[in-house]
Amino acid sequence: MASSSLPQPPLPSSNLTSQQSSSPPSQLPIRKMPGSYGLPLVGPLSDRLDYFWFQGPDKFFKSRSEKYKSTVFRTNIPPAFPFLGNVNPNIVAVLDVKSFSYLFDMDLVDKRDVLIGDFRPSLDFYGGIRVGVYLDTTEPKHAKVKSFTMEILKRSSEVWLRELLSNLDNFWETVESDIAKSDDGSSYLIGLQRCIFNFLSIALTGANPSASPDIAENGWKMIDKWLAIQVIPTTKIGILQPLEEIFLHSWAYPFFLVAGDYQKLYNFIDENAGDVLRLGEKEYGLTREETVHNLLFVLGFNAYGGFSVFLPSLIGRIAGDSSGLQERLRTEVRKVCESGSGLNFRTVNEMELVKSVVYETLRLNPPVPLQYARARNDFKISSHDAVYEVKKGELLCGYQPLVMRDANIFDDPEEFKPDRFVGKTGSELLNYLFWSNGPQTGKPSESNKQCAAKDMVTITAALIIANLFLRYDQITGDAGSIKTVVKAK
Ligand code: HEM
Repeated sequence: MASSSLPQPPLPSSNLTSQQSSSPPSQLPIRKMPGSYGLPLVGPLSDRLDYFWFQGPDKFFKSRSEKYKSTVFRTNIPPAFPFLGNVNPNIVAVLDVKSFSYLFDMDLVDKRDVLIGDFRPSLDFYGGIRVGVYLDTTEPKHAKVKSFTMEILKRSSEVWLRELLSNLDNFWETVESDIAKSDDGSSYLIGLQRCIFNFLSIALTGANPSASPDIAENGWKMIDKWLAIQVIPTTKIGILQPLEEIFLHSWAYPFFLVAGDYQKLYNFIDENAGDVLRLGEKEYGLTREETVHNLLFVLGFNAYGGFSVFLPSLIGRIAGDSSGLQERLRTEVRKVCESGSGLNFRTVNEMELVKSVVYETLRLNPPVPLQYARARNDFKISSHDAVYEVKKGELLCGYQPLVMRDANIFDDPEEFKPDRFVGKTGSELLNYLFWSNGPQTGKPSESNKQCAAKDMVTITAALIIANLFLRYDQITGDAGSIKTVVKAK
């Protein structure tokens, strides 16, 4: 079994050194790092076309890894030439669990401005402020913003549950009424985004969208546009090549296209998030502007963006299953809720299978597929079978969808195994579940860059599944639509 020969679990970054993260590099052969950046301009352009057009991200990384017989190698990643000439596309790809975990070692790597690679959208998108996610742990403001965010999450837990469940009620009612009207079922993505936006806005910031008819109706759309305009140069859309290459991946889109919407969102938070704003200013020493822009980033990019990608894959995985998983989930959920006090954080935590399904979905569909970090100094990085030298300033890039299919760690890595994370052996595998930019057993803190909501995200997803099986006996559908629902008898 793969997990019997696991390397030592990577520890949360502050405790981790490259030597501790795995077997000592000295036991492994030192290899010259394979790969190349190619000729100037031509190399980055050809890699860009492979990444977005001829191969797509999965094949891009997989084919190079096979060619170089290594999970660590040098290559380019878009955006690049011609109009993004100020962006350096050179990266060191890290594609196995062991080399990827160096991204969490804050002694070795710097996370300044590398959220989506060497390309950082204009600061105009955030009111001219480098918000927390772009700050390295050596920058004092990172600690302030991170602890402010974790405090909001802690304070919100009661509201979180109430708002989640009431917004889910609205969501499922809309799905049911769509199904009643159309034989094609319900295309639920818009309803889901509305639900996520409403719930997160109240839970994280205290600002209730119903205070502003425009935000209640269009807030989620405004955030979609703000997000899309920022990340277009790095995102494969897969609609129509070569038009996508020419018009979407060749230059950065300017902020003014969404400036009006961003101002409306800013005003909405500024006018309606009083308690949370006071907390940021009084307890964490942030200015009001910094507090609002950081809140908007956490709400819009981290939370709304993350859940908008993750939840359709979770709902689709369950709705599309015909292996009997729904019946097993339903039995577990109802057994726990009937013997406990209904659905809440404590009871959902007892649902082993539900939680394992959440983890397994995050393993196979990590919502944030790419993670970056820059070498603070020269150091040696280990894969499972060799050691390579990384130079100061090089940008490491981990592609999670391949890393989370590392056959040295996960048995039958391509297969969706609902019970993978159940029991003692299963829970040990949480050491290697990295969707949150750290192990699932790690602890987000001021001194690392792990997702502040690592636990809240998984527990929220588990609550959504549990709520579904209290409401329905069965559902059918996929990641974009629900075809049928059978109400609980
Ligand atoms: C499914 C939902 C989510 C996913 C997939 C997700 C994923 C991530 C990832 C991968 C990172 C690390 C980015 C990097 O530096 O490379 C991150 C950071 C972060 N996330 Fe999440 N996240 C989610 C939800 C949330 C929520 C609900 C919050 C609300 C508080 C949140 C707050 C943050 C913050 C503040 C950071 C920056 C941490 C730091 O600067 O140290 N995330 N998230």
